[in-house]
Formats: sequence, structure tokens, C-alpha cells
Amino acid sequence: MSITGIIVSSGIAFGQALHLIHTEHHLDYRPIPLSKIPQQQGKFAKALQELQAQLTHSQAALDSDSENYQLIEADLLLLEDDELIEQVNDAIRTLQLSASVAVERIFAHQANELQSLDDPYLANRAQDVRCLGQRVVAAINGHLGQGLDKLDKPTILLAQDLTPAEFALLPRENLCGIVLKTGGLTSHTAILARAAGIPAILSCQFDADSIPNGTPLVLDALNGELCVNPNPDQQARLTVTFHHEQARRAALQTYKDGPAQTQDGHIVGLMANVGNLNDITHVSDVGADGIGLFRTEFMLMNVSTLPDEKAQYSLYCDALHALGGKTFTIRTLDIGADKELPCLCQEIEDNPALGLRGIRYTLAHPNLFKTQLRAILRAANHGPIRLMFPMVNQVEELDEVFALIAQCQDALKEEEKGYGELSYGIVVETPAAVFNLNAMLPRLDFVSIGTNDLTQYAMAADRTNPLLTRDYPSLSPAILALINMTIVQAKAANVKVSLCGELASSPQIAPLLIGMGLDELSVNLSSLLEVKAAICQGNIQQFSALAHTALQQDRIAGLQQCITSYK
Ligand SMILES: C=C(OP(=O)(O)O)C(=O)O
Repeated sequence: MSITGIIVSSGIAFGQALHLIHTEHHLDYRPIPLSKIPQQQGKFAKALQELQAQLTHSQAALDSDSENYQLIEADLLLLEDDELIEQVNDAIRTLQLSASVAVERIFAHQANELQSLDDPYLANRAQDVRCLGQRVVAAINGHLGQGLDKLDKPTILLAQDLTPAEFALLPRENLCGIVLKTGGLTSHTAILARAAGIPAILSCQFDADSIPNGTPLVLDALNGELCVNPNPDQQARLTVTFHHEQARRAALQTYKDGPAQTQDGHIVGLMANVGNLNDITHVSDVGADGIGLFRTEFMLMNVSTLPDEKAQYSLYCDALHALGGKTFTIRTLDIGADKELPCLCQEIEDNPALGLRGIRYTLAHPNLFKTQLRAILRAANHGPIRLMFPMVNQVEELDEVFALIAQCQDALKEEEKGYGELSYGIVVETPAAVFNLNAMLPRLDFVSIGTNDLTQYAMAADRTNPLLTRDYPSLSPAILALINMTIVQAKAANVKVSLCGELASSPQIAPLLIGMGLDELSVNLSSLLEVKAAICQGNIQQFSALAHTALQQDRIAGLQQCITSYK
């Protein structure tokens, strides 16, 4: 049997099947039978213990003077509050509520009481109590953030869906491939799989019962196929393909040490997109000029509490050290949409991609934002940092951002902590940002085009929705026009322009983007050498001619034709 899907991370993988089972997280409001009361109370007690253990563990790593330490202390005290525990047990017993519903109700009640006292400190605390309640519910549902412990044998993971937070918790050893029923090409899970070099296909139709755990599989993520119980012929054919692929990748190593320079001498900045410190240490291994996008929110995906200023500062300093003077572009927290962070207890929104995300989220949570800004400003004392802000639509948002930065600088000066100068940029990822760009450019040193979101927002096509994956390729005349408008405006203002969306990671599309006039590309670690090879093998005149023809196309097919005929 073979199953087809859309390739999001190419390669060949051999392994046995393992289904990732999701624990349902919805609340069941129906009354529970009397006989289930002790079981539900037991679940509640166990969840409290698990959460206490997790919080105590996180607290142990913190400085006892830090704000986070104190916040955890307050949470721990609440989790030990006999009166609160009794109220939950009482609600389970007398109202016949499930443990999750009882916790939701009692913690919400407690939070409302605090809020009604009309004291700003207690109002803040009310939000903490609500969040803590959500985490107890997560623990009851077995969803506190624990991933698979370890994989003993080479494994291909099969799942309905996988959130970026779940991906971050997967063990890497022996994880050879990923096959999902859902997901979009530029969903964050796809991006993470690609960055980790794990072959993956999405949008696959399969019946989990027909592929039991342990079934031998070969994932051919060069052709978008999962081979179930391969016969000897298939096994042999795919083994040959695997070795060819290995050899092709090894040959790319010749490009590692040189610049991304065309045959006629045009040099392009070729940066890497990364999501953690470990990736940063591999930047030189793949021959990148530095980091064009550090997605800082990824470092929060599997932590139970937010790292405080000191922890963030030391992480940025470590990164600067590992980069040894290479470009370091940090994007401030881009929270929201498919990036749910368990440690933040985000508000539930009906339409999160159009909600409180990117810069809107951090501006709405200034303490969270200032902690990150202060850490970055201080780290900039130890090396050059480019700072960029996600999903900025209009200059008014930049006004607010720069006012907060000035506040942080004043405070640091007063505390005699010292800070360095930064260069500033935004990720252009909405049509509004393109149309409002001229007003913002005077305040910016660079812009980086985020085509993953730019495509989502320009096409009104949810980037995580598998139903749209086939119909909305990332390259269309509309997106090309928006990229072009951005480049033209940035160039006229003498502002450097880069592109950090997944589009740049395609060795077929990168020449076109460079031909359009981009100064720099920032690509997935696993695609970097392939993109560099594509640049080094061409010349800028060819790239410009390709861009000229591509910009005249009014159909996706015409664009694809340009790209294919260039190859
Ligand atoms: C780089 C981008 O940001 P992210 O994929 O992290 O949302 C983008 O939208 O193109």
C-alpha cells in the first residue's frame, strides 16, 4: 500500500510506524455518574501533583530574587491552598462535574473575586489564577507538555496533526520521518521539520487502523509517498534513491566555505532561519553568513514558565558568542495563530490568525515585551544585533515600539546596566505593511519580507489549512507584485531588503528573488547549501532576466513555466 502527500521536508526515511495519539482537550460539561466521583477526584489530585512537580523544577533553575521565581511561588501556594482544593473536590462531588470542569469553574470564580476587588495588583493576579486553572485542566487531560520519552528504533511518526509545541517535545534520536493528515506547507510544524532535516509529508489520507504501530515503512519525501510494508523490490529501489540523495547532499559541501556569489561576481547575503541556540551553533556548518531570522517564540514552546530577563540575556549573549561577529537578527516574540505557548495561557480567540498576534500581542503585554527588549538591548553590548518586529502593519505600531525601547533604555541607564545600539527592521508580512511601508521606512535600517504570512494574508488562505495547500502555492503573481513593491520602496529609501519566508529556501525560486533585487535571503538551515549552489551556478543577468519575465506573468502556470524553463 502506498499513501501520497505533499512534501514539506524532502528526503528518504526508513522506519517503523508510530501513531502519535492526541489527548482530547475539550471540556465535557455533562454530569458524571456518581460512581466516577472518586476517579475524577483522583485525577485532580494527580494533576496537582504533576503541576507542582513541574513548577518546582522550573523554579529551581531561577534566581530567588527574580520576578518569575516569585510568580511561581505564588502559583505553588495556590496549588496547596486547602480551601481551594476542597472547593474543587466539593464541586466534583455535589455538582457531579468532571475534574476539568470543576477546576475551570472554581479557578474562574476565584479569579473573578480577585478582579472585583478593583486593585491593579490583584487584577493581574486574577489573570494568573485563570492561567493556573488552565494548566491544571491541561494536566488533568494529560497534556501538560510531556512528549514521547524516547524512540528505541528508527521511527516514522504518523499523526492527525502536530502543533509546533508538540513537535518541539519530540525526541530527535531515531525520529526519521513525519506523516500528517493535516497541515499546510508553511505551517510552523512544517518549517520546524524542514529546519531539523526530518523528511515529512502532509495532507495524507490514511486509516490509522490499517497501519498498526511497528509496521515497516519507507517515507519517500522526494516523491511525496509513504510506502507501507514495502516489498523487497520497493525496498531495494528506495535504498538506491536514498544513497543517491546522500551523495547529492555530500556534493553540496563544496559550497560551504565560499560566499553566495554568482558566476559574474554578484554577492548575496545568505542567512539562516533558526529557532533555538542549538541551531545557532550549526550556522557555520552550513556556510551561512549569519542569522536572518531568529524566531524567539520557539524557545518558549516547551517551557512551563517564561525565561526572565537574565535567562534571555544570557541566551542572546551565548548566541552572539557562537556567531563570532556574524549577523544576528532577532525577531521579537511572534506569538499567536498556530504558535500557542503553554506557558503564556493565551486568550482563546475565534480567529487567532487575525487576532492578537505578532507585534499586537507584545504591545498588549508590555511587561513581557519589555523583558525581551531589555535582554536584547543589554546583549547588544556584546555584539551587533539587528532587531526586527513581526506583523507590523502601520507606523503607529512602530511609534509605540520605539517609545517602549526608549523607556527600556532610560531604565537601563538609571540602573547603570548599560546597553548597546541596535539596527531596526520589520517583517513585511501583510499587504497593509507593503502599502504603509513608505511611512515606516525612515525609521528602519532594514526590512525582511515574510512571505509565509504575506501569502496567508494577501490570499486570505490559512497557511495551516490542508484544504488550501494544493490551490494556494506560495508563488503567485499577486505575491510577486507585493514582493516587488516592497523591494522598490525599500531601495528608493536606501533601506536593505531581505526575504525570510520559506519561498527563499527553494533553490528554484531563489534566483528569481535575487533577480528582483533582494540584498539578502534568509533560509531554512537544511536548504541553505542547495540555495547557495543555485546562486553560485548562475549569473545576475540571468536572474534579472528571469525576474523581468516572471513579473509579466498573470497566471501561476506562467510563473511556474518561467521557473522551470530557467532550470
Ligand atoms: C518568516 C515568516 O514568519 P513565520 O513563518 O515565523 O510566521 C513569514 O511569515 O514568512
